[in-house]
Amino acid sequence: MERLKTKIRDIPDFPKPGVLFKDITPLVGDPATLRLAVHQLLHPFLEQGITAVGGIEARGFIFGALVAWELGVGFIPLRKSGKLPYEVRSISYQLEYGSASLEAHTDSLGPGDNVLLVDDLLATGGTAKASCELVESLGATVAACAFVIELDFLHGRERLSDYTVHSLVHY
Ligand SMILES: O=P(O)(O)OC[C@H]1O[C@H](OP(=O)(O)OP(=O)(O)O)[C@H](O)[C@@H]1O
Ligand SMILES: Nc1ncnc2[nH]cnc12
Repeated sequence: MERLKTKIRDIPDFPKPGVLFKDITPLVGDPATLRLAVHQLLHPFLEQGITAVGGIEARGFIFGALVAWELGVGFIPLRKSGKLPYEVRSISYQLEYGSASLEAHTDSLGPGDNVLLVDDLLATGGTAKASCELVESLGATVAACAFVIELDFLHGRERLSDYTVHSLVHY
């Protein structure tokens, strides 16, 4: 996975002083590296009966939609509050740098759905944990959470101890 790391750029003090931001735009801008990342994200789940991919706004949409396409299943957007037009289920959570809420359409998932959650990065795990709870609140099952990047020093994996976590590169 060293090839992926060569396309992830460090931006110090973004969006706030003290945060070392992992910028994935070089990775998604390079076709071979993007393809590698998408295939590595979905590989463990090819035979897992995934029925839908949940992508977390905004960077999770990039990878999630491509993973859904490759798995041949639908893509379910988990969006920041106020963005989805139909009836929503909401959940609030803490970020490494602030707080936010996520929403999903109430008719987007249900019992019988086995969901692969996809995001670019696992930091504190607040976003992913909230996403798991949001999916479960709609009656669906979380098959696993898949990330391109995991920031090991923030211990997000511990907050996701009830779930399978798959990450491609670690810092
Ligand atoms: O593990 P956590 O501490 O919860 O942080 C991880 C989340 O933070 C980033 O998104 P951000 O909220 O910055 O939104 P964006 O993708 O719209 O930039 C990242 O894409 C994850 O979704
Ligand atoms: N350090 C970081 N880089 C990029 N996205 C993030 N989301 C939360 N922490 C982040």
